[in-house]
Amino acid sequence: MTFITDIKTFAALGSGVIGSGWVARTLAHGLDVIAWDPAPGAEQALRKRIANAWPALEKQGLAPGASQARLTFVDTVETCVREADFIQESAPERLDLKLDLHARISAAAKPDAIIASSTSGLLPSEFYASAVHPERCVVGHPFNPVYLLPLVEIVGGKQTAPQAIEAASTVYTALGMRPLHVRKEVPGFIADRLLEALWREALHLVNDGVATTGEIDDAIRFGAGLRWSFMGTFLTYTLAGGDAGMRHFMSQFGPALKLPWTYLPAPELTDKLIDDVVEGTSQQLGDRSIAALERYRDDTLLAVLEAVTTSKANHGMSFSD
Ligand SMILES: NC(=O)C1=CN([C@@H]2O[C@H](COP(=O)(O)OP(=O)(O)OC[C@H]3O[C@@H](n4cnc5c(N)ncnc54)[C@H](O)[C@@H]3O)[C@@H](O)[C@H]2O)C=CC1
Ligand SMILES: C[N+](C)(C)CC(=O)CC(=O)[O-]
Repeated sequence: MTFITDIKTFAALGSGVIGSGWVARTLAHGLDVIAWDPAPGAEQALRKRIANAWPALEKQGLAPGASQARLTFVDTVETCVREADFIQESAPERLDLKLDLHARISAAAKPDAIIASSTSGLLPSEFYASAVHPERCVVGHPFNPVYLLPLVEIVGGKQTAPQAIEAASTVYTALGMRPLHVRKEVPGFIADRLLEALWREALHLVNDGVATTGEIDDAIRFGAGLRWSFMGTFLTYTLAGGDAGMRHFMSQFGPALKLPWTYLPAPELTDKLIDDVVEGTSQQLGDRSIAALERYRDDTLLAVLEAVTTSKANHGMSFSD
């Protein structure tokens, strides 16, 4: 089973926050882009958003031939997808709407064109239930702003072919993205489960009068947020365990999960879970020592701090703004 991976024409259905981000990214990569959105004034709003994103994309570097003039806005789903080599749906997050839309998209599209949905957490097996050739249908969940952030989660449904996951991954990589294959089809995938947990706690903190939204944002942006740009939670906590690494971290801070500090039920800290976490972080460490990883963390943190300070100054702000 083969799917189109050398794409020249990209179709974007839905041109709101996320759809326009896809259009900006793909235009900047020198593709022809066809867009459709049923809202009155959608074309004008889309072109305005692209123009606003363009300076950042120019700074990042445009592909040869990249031009905002290569965007065509059409007035039907069928015209949007018929000639497209890759199709990205970014319509409102409603199961019934996506179910109907994908029946139409897939009936009109080339049979070997990958169809992707930007959904943040709906299950592809459900909203591709009426699709023609469901083997080429995937989730490609991006992050806002789509034209700058590299992560895209790829999720298959029950009928998705493994070759379609590979093809989507090839295309997104060519578009400068960092695909992450979510191997189990679960609601919310990986990233939004993490983000939702944080978001839920943030809302509890506001609701309980513990902190203002600004204070909670400060708690992120002056702390963990800075290190999250280059190191995830597991390796960060490996370093928090000192030379003994993750096993010491788990024994020292594991019991706090039972207090509990948060409203989220914590998983049972079984020996297997601890072993899995220790094994996973050991693999992430690879041949590096704790000290070498600390040097990497410190150097990168300094570089991020310098970059953030410079960028804020360029926009008339001080670092603490
Ligand atoms: N906003 C975010 O931070 C993120 C959103 N997503 C996902 O992207 C998708 C789109 O979300 P947003 O762009 O935020 O929404 P949005 O509300 O900004 O844009 C949705 C667009 O879809 C259009 N639309 C309405 N009915 C439609 C239909 N039947 N077919 C096609 N388009 C239709 C609307 O006119 C609007 O322009 C959702 O599935 C959402 O879960 C994914 C990542 C991040
Ligand atoms: C709020 N959200 C669930 C739509 C967010 C995302 O899906 C990803 C993002 O950009 O944070």
